[in-house]
Amino acid sequence: MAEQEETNPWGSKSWSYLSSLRQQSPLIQCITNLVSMDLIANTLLAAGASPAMIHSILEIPDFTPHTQSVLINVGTLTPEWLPAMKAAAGVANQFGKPWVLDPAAVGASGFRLKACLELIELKPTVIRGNGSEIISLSMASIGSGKGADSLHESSDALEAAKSLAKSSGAIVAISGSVDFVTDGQRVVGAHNGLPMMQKITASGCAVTALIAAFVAINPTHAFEATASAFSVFGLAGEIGMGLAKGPASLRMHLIDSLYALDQETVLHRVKITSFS
Ligand SMILES: Nc1ncnc2c1ncn2[C@@H]1O[C@H](COP(=O)(O)OP(=O)(O)OP(=O)(O)O)[C@@H](O)[C@H]1O
Ligand SMILES: Cc1ncsc1CCO
Ligand SMILES: [Mg+2]
Repeated sequence: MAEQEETNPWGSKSWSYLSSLRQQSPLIQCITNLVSMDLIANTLLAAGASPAMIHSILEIPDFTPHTQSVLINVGTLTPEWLPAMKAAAGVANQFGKPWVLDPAAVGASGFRLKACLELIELKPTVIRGNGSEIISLSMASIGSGKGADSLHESSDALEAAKSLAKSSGAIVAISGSVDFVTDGQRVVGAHNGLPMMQKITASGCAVTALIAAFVAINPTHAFEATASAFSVFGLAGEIGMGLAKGPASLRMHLIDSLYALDQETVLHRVKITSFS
């Protein structure tokens, strides 16, 4: 174990987050898009967390104070949902709970961009998007993506991510072939995962939910929690692909592999490196 910690400190860090998640089973409130609800709930359950898709503004004052973290994802945003998102972020702040923003398809419209910029004013702990989404947010401009899909490599968005992290105070995370995490100064890259994961709709939304769960375990170390969540999710995909025939069975085997991940596999196969 001591040797492992020396050779792969991120492996032991990631295992510590995952095993704590399984022991503590934090309650994660998810206000998310209509496409992602099932995959997010199942991903969180398989990882050991307790998801609740509670999004009515009428329920937030009673419910949000009892959660360990809040996920807000704007993938199918309408004007009716935005006040509930803002209210949940506000209650999370008031009660000292972390909250995580997924700016899904933020470049699709001015409405969505304005909503995300207003949400960022409410101080998310982490913002996770694909390359195009992080570029849109950082430049406050629309049109950089292709709906929910990215037109950019994650590395194309690295400078945008650093600048967004500095201006917002959030940890910024970019998914892609390498998943990057930055606080504006430090940058690490998580190398686990495989391209087929892009063919599972809402796999990005699911990794953001896992980030929310890992951040719930240690809100003061959101940078480490985010990088670990990326690698653990990617590793579950790699192992799942061993049994999968395509995107639909990968979705199933990824969830099964996340549920079954053991210490040795995490210690040996998590790959996170420093880029700063
Ligand atoms: N080329 C790649 N190689 C390895 N893993 C990848 C690759 N592209 C994406 N992934 C992984 O797939 C998952 C989803 O990332 P992606 O960038 O597709 O998110 P997204 O566009 O927000 O997805 P969605 O909108 O469908 O939720 C992440 O876990 C990411 O690490
Ligand atoms: C396909 C799609 N459209 C809006 S949200 C979403 C799920 C992935 O973000
Ligand atoms: Mg995608």
